[in-house]
Amino acid sequence: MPQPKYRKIAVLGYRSVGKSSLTIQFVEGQFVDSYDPTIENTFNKIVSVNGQDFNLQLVDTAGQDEYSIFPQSHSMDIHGYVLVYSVTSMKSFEVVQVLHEKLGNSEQHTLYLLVIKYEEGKKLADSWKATFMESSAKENQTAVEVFKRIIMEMEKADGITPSRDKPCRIM
Ligand SMILES: Nc1nc2c(ncn2[C@@H]2O[C@H](COP(=O)(O)OP(=O)(O)OP(=O)(O)O)[C@@H](O)[C@H]2O)c(=O)[nH]1
Repeated sequence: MPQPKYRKIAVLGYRSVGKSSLTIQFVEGQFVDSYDPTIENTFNKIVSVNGQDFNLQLVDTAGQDEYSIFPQSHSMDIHGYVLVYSVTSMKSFEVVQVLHEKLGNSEQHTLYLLVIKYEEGKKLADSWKATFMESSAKENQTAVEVFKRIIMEMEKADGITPSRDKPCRIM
């Protein structure tokens, strides 16, 4: 069995869009109904994808708006980003676009749009050459699929950029 690969993933987005709920659904398999604003939480989980174990470190970040200063720590040592917006919030859809700009625009980066109007989200993801996924933090399966998919996309990007100096990005 090969050694587990360490991968660090940051979950970013506007306030109250479900970043913590999605992360906790993936890590603990439960849906958190209450709302407790996050400052920053880190979770660890080992997950197996295509026979390879991954030692994941997930950084559940504080909600940001278009005026937030993008923390330097969110652009260092990160292998992938999950950018989250809510289907019920146009504002949160705008904020992921601002975050995408702040993260840069390399074609190596993979962006996932979560929980939004399908056609609009798909169109934006396509324009970023990103994979589009819909997910609900109420469903364990779709939450797990999001994180497994980002792992696979990071693996693909690793094949292209072995130095890993160009991280994948998830939205
Ligand atoms: N119906 C539904 N509610 C959700 C979903 N995800 C999160 N929520 C609810 O939305 C609220 C906010 O969720 P959080 O996960 O705390 O949001 P957050 O993005 O981490 O919030 P900040 O820490 O402020 O950035 C909570 O009451 C959740 O129960 C979802 O997929 N479906």
